[in-house]
Amino acid sequence: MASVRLQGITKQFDGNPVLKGIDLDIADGEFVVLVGPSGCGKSTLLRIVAGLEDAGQGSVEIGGRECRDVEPAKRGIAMVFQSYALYPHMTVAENMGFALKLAGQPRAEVQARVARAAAILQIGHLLERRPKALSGGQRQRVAIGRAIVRQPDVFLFDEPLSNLDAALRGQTRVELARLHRELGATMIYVTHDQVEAMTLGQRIVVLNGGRIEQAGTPLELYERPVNQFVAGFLGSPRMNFLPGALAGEEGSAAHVRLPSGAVLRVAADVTRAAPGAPVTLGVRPEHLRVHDGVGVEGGIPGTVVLVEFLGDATIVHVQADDVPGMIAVKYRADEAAPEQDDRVLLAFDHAHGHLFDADGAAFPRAGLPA
Ligand SMILES: Nc1ncnc2c1ncn2[C@@H]1O[C@H](COP(=O)(O)OP(=O)(O)OP(=O)(O)O)[C@@H](O)[C@H]1O
Repeated sequence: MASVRLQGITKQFDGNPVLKGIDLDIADGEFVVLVGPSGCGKSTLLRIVAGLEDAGQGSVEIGGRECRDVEPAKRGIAMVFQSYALYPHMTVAENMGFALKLAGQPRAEVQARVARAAAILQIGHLLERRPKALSGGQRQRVAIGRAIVRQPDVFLFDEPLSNLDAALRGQTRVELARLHRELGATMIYVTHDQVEAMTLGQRIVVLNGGRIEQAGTPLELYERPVNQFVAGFLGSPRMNFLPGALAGEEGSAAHVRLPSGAVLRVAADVTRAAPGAPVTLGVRPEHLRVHDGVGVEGGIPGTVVLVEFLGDATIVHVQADDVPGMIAVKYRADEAAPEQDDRVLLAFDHAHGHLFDADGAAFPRAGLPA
């Protein structure tokens, strides 16, 4: 197994910068997920680690060894792609053992490793089938098995589950987490699915426009996003953002005035900002609740325009007075939710509010351990 160290990685395609200086240390045995919007450079970064793409500048170290001049096959990595890329004329066993056979491994060793990987992935009964006789999920397991038999130091996954339906994606996600525990291997996993990122990653790296916005545990990113981009990227429905202005401080809480005139308390340290500075208030849908008594100061007044019942949760969409866009409020299925056309006043515990400056940088959240 091996650590991976990326330093100052840049990449341009046809003069367009795609990666703008990536520094990232991945520990031996760590499961790191790279997430970000389409086109932010996730796959390019993974392909640079694999050696399938040259970095413009910077260095890639795998297991302490600089890999710039090391060809992909000698880097100790195995990559699993979104398209399974199985050989159609070979059986499952032949597909899984092919790389070992090419490398001149003895037949018995190849068979033993294929059998072991098939047992881990529970595909032992499929070994003699050809890919066309397999379901999408089974093909993806064969592709993962092909990586396992090579006993790489580092596994690289490029959106491996995106061709599977929702149920199978959930199941395969659980299997991947188990696989990581069993093999203890270093894994780097690219996805744009935030549920995969939150559930699989020991650490999540959020990329945007070729830069790292933030890297941290799922909880750190969720509770302490460093900026508005990360805050809005993780969470479903996403965090609500409301424009406002600083209207003073009281102890460890900031006061924010909304366009409606309401003044809300948020646990944030705003000592670096000037009074009256424009800010954006962020509150997650699960932290908002409706309070009775329209007209009460300190709430967000609005009207319910849509109620979505999702089975395990209910999402209430509120048009806030004087605020463009809709505010989402998330209720558990066993809670009573307001109904369409209700006039409501939304409130939240001030400890759950986030505050961002005009550039989108988060103010430190007061009351949370540093
Ligand atoms: N071989 C190439 N030639 C030219 N441009 C490329 C090449 N590969 C990638 N790009 C461009 O680089 C940018 C980053 O691509 P990349 O595939 O790394 O993004 P991504 O974050 O993985 O996106 P997605 O989630 O859509 O797969 C995109 O604008 C893409 O069009």
